[in-house]
Amino acid sequence: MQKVVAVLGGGIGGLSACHHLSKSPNVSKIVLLERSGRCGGWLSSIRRDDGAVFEQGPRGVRPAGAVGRNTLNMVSELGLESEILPVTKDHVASKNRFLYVKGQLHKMPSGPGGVVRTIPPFSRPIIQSVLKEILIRKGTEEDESVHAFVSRRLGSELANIAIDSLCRGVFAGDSRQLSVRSCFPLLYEAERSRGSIVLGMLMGSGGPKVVPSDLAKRASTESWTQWSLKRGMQAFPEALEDTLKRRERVELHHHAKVKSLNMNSGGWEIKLDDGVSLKADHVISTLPASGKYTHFTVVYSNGFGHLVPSSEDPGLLGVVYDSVPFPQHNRSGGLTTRLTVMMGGAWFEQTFGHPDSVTKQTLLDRATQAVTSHLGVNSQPVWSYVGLLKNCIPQYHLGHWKRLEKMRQYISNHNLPLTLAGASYDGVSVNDVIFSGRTAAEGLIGKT
Ligand SMILES: Cc1cc2nc3c(=O)[nH]c(=O)nc-3n(C[C@H](O)[C@H](O)[C@H](O)COP(=O)(O)OP(=O)(O)OC[C@H]3O[C@@H](n4cnc5c(N)ncnc54)[C@H](O)[C@@H]3O)c2cc1C
Ligand SMILES: C=Cc1c2[nH]c(c1C)Cc1[nH]c(c(CCC(=O)O)c1C)Cc1[nH]c(c(C)c1CCC(=O)O)Cc1[nH]c(c(C)c1C=C)C2
Repeated sequence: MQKVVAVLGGGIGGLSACHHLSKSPNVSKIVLLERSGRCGGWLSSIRRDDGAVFEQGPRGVRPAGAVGRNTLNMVSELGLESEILPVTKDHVASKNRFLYVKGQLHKMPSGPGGVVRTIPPFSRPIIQSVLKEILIRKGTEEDESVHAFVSRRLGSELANIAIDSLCRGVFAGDSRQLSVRSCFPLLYEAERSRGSIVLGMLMGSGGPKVVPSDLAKRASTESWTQWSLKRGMQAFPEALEDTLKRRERVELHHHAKVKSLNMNSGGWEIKLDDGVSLKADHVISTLPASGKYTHFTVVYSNGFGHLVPSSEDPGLLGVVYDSVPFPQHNRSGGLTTRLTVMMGGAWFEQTFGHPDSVTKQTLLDRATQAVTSHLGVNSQPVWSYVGLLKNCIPQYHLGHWKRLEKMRQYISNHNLPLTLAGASYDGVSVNDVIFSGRTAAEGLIGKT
């Protein structure tokens, strides 16, 4: 039987679900409901008249793994190949990542040489912790904080500096509260199945299979570490939206804020904020779920960037050197340095107070001060923009997996025609979210 499917939320997760649904003849109508005046959610790029592009959300996507290939396959389907800006393994942005510890920048160890020698800020070679890890007994907890897991298996120094910073650089979150099972499922599974992270990584894991497109094969042959698009990441949802608009069975609604969902004998009744109500046989929700999120501030003013462990400065997460991986996003003519200072995250309120009461000037001053003290840059920015991103990255705290299991069990026990997708559930990266949209669609229509 043909179905009417409503997709709630027009972020990259909702668009991905629509894209896959629109391939099936068994769906008679797809209705996308987006609260704001544009689709794309956090994929949002500021395009200035002088040609410069500044990302508000993600600035690069990783091509690796099944989910990375899946995204590149979609890029190909949308005809965006000529727009791709790849960054390869030998680029300085891939080789040079830094940690800011005790007032100094330290290059993160990389390659075999980087792990066998003692490289500050670490007090011993990383290989020592890695070799010992193989002998550490398996944990027995159903879940554990990322910090506790890494301290137990690799020692407290790697947990306090490297993993603390990594969690800030991916989740803007606190490794002492984030769940290892949900944030780093591969590490958790490696310990469970092989008894060791190192052995698990060496032996590899199953995971989903995705047949690579020519573009995904190119990414692998040319050893890309990340990619963006010439007109910024926002060009991706724009292309998806344009393609969907051309499909007869797809209806895209902007300024359509979903207020309530009710199930009755005729299916779902979806009420919007403006009083309009719609009917659907199935709902895929990619709306941000209620729960823990971080508030985040980005201030724009050789290498990828640097991260700051929470022990050094809790409210200052890191600085991205945007003009290094993507000089194509610089303004036309003249040299430019584009930087993004990332602040707040799980430490926002303790550092700046309530997000509604902090002034943009306070945030700009704090960011400028960090650029001066960390990088020795004394000149004032030519242009700056302060973005306060409220509730932007969902925080998968301890027990996240159990809450998810309960929700999905409830949906299944009550035969609710409802699927949950998007960043609130099974991974926050662009790749994970796109894959979750695909999985949600395929759960309804079968493999596409
Ligand atoms: C600053 C920042 C940097 C990031 N950097 C990276 C990176 O470098 N690499 C990477 O892979 N990932 C990165 N991410 C993560 C990634 O961008 C997001 O997790 C992903 O874009 C989330 O997509 P989504 O569709 O799940 O949610 P969203 O983008 O939040 O989309 C949800 C949509 O639902 C709409 N909506 C909300 N409520 C309603 C309602 N009631 N009715 C109708 N519509 C509603 C919203 O307007 C929004 O458009 C970053 C995120 C941020 C914030
Ligand atoms: C300082 C804060 C943040 C920076 N980027 C993000 C935050 C919160 C958001 C983000 N960055 C990455 C992802 C996930 C991508 C994925 O899993 O595919 C998200 C949601 C990528 C990333 N950024 C850093 C690392 C180590 C990763 C993991 C993947 C990879 O190795 O590329 C480090 C990093 N992030 C930021 C800086 C300044 C920095 C390090 C030098 C900014």
